[in-house]
This record gives sequence, C-alpha cells and structure tokens, in this order.
Amino acid sequence: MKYISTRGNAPELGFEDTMLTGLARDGGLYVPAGIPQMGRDDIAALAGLSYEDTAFRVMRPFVGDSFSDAEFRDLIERAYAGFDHAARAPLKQLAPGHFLLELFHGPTLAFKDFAMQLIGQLFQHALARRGERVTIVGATSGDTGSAAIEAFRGLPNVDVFILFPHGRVSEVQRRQMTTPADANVHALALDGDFDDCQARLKDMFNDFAFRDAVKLAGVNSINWARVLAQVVYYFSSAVSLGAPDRPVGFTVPTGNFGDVFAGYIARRMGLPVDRLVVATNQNDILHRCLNGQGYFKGETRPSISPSMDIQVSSNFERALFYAHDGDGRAVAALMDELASGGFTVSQGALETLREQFGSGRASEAETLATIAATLENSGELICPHTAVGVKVAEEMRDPPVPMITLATAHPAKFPAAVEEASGVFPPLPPRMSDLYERSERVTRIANDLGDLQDFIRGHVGA
Ligand SMILES: Cc1ncc(COP(=O)(O)O)c(C=O)c1O
Ligand SMILES: N[C@@H](CCOP(=O)(O)O)C(=O)O
Repeated sequence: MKYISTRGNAPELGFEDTMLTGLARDGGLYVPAGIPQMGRDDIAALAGLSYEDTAFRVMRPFVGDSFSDAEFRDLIERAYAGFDHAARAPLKQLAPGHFLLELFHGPTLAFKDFAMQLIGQLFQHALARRGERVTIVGATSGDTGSAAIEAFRGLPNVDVFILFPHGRVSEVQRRQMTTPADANVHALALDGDFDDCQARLKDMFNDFAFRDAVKLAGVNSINWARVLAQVVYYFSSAVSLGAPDRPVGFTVPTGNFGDVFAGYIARRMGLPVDRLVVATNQNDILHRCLNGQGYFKGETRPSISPSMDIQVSSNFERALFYAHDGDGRAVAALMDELASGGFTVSQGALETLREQFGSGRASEAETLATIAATLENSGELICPHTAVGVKVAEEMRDPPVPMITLATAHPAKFPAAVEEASGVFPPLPPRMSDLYERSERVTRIANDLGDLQDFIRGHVGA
C-alpha cells in the first residue's frame, strides 16, 4: 500500500513512513493511492466480532507489510485494553431510529483515544525496531492534546510538545494536559486560537532544517494513521444496526474534519453509508462552504463546544483532493488561496462534495437546549459537541434509515456548559476524581514560530 500527497509533489511512502512523517514535504496530507474495498460478504462477516477483531480486518489492507499480522493484532489488543467499556464503542438508542455512538470510554474521555492509543503502540513498536527517536508536536483545541499526552507520556524515544490556545479549552481538558509529571511531556499555552496553533505546527513541518534536526512527527489528524483508526467504528456501529443489508446515516460533530473524513473513507471502502452529515457549531465555515458560500476564514468565536472552534479544517484538504479527482496541483492552488483568506469551490467540486456530505449548524442556544432536551427525553447526559451533532441529526435524518450521531466526548470534560444546560453536574470517572487537586505544569508562549522552535530545541531530550 502506497500513500501519496494531496498536493502531488512529495515522495510516495509506505504505511509506516507515512505514519512517522506526518505532514508531506510539499505541505499536503497523505492519502492512500487506492482505497481497499470491503465487499458485502466481508462486511457481513464482521457481525458479532469484537471491536479489536473488526479493527484488524478493517485496517489490515491499509497497513501493507509495515507490521506482520501477529504484530498488528497484538498492538490493536494493547491499544484498547485500557478502555472502560467492553464494547469499546457502544451504541445507545436515543429515540426511535436515532442512536448515539459513545466514543468516550477511553483513557481521556474523548474519541481521540481510539486513534491515539493505537498510534502510541504503533509508534513505539516502529521506533524501537528502527532504533530511532522522534519529537511529537501537536496542536489541540483540547482533546487531541490530552489523548496524545496519555498515549506517549514516559516513553524513552519520544518527546511530546502540545500547543493549546491559552484560555480557550475547558478546565478539565487543560488539567489533563498540564498535570502529567512525565519529563517528556510539555504543555504550551499559546497566545492565540486553535488555528494559530495548527498553523505554527504546519510552519514547523515546512521548515525542513528544524523538522529534520528535531525529527519532527505529528499525531494530529494530518497523520493518516489517525484517520484510519477512526474508520473502524463506522463499520462496527453500522454492522450492529444491520449493515450491509441496511444502510445507516452518520452525523459527526466536526471541527478539523478528520472524524467525518474517516466516515467518508468507510463509505468509499464499501460500507453502505446513507447520509454523512457535518455538524458545526457557530464556527460554521464548513457548513457555509457546503452551502456554496466558499471557504473563507473568519474570526473564530469561542463557544461552549471549544474543541470545534476551528476555521481552517485541516482534513478538508483531503476531501478537496477527492472532489478534484486527485489533482494535486488544483489542491495546492486552493491552499495557496486559503493562506490569503479563502477560496471559492468550483461548481463541479462543490457538487461532488455535496453528494458526499450533508451539513448543519447549531447555535449556542440550540446546543444548550439540546443537552436539556436529550436528558429529559432519553435520560442521556451529553457533552456540548455531541449536542451539536444531535441537534443537526434531528434535522437531517431520514427515517426509516437509522441515524447514528457520534458522541465524541464525555460530558464531564465540559461540566460548566452541561450544568448550565441541564442543572446536572457531570462527575469525572473515579480514576480521575483527583484531577482538580493535581499540580499543573505549563509554559505560556507567544504565537511566534521562532519562540516555539527555540523552546522545543531547548527541551528535546531534556
Ligand atoms: C469532542 C470533540 N468533538 C468533535 C471534534 C471534531 O472532530 P474533527 O476535528 O475530527 O472534525 C473534536 C475535535 O477534533 C472534539 O474534540
Ligand atoms: N478538536 C481537536 C483539534 C485537533 O484535531 P485533530 O483531529 O486534527 O488532532 C482537538 O481536540 O484538539
């Protein structure tokens, strides 16, 4: 299996090198040169399998010979051993025909653990085999950072630097990043928003001297392995509702477009996905774009679903690549325009995107009202990101096709908003109950590439 860049001007790589490389050297994102197919029988054969067995079958064709079957199977088992729920990604019925896919039973209580726990295992194995070390730098609006820290803390061949927007993550998210005492973990509170964090991260990748000197690696969803691991729960949940005989829809609370893009890959592999709906909060650039208003950056407005406070959705580039029939030059041109504010999507590409993705948006008031109504109607307490999804799913679903809304985080990560909406304070699981008492370690830093690079150079291997 080979991987190619969305901008068409970087070396083709195998799975392991793609994973360790992160961003392609032409600034693009890696995608598989061909998408492996799962036929009806392959999908039907997933019924009744464990999550781990499903993960093995869905991901195996993408991995090529980077890992043997036995190694890959063992690393998958290790990745999900620490999850709190035997099903890993259980489904709950919210209303007739509307289901919640609970993706928050991992160590840091968000869907990011599904991919991060696995790539933690894959990185360790690959680096030990190669005798190499890397410097992971991640940008986070709250959840990727804590999941990455949890997956890589204490490892001898990895340093982890996480940039989060100062004052724009929830207290639980911040503490999850700032309380681990491991010497290889560095939480950096950047003066800016998530888009600034992600832009500086990409600047570091595009500075080859720095990139090569520190052996930079990325675990954001720029990393194909992140997207791949998220494809699995589309299969496991659809099969448990009757796929391949019955199509299902998915509504995905969306920010950086990684999770919904994983759903698109599942569909391209052969899963019968009916509607695939992008649900945004008030930072609704994707919803506006899919409605024909172009992709133009505006001011990011802090919301009660802070993990989705994003204007430059990194993985949208992957969707654009497919919407332009794999024309890397066209994608590179659009990304140049984005650097100076935004771009208009051509009519043909827009039609292709709209065939694949529906969209909707939830305002702050609608998000709060959905948390309250969901508790009242179903007894489920949901986080604000999930509430954005539930609200949009209710508008977009098409009975009798079942709709699955991805529940992307545990409500206890966002207690203030959940309590304001519902009057109920969501407690943290007992294993984290002392989170508010643990001491924090964080460095405040300017939104300045030079300052960040100096900090990282000075702390690698420290
Ligand atoms: C809780 C939560 N929900 C939804 C999202 C949006 O996911 P994506 O960035 O893959 O679109 C994020 C951030 O990624 C998140 O942390
Ligand atoms: N919402 C994310 C933003 C980064 O997304 P990623 O999937 O590209 O890592 C977060 O919580 O950090």
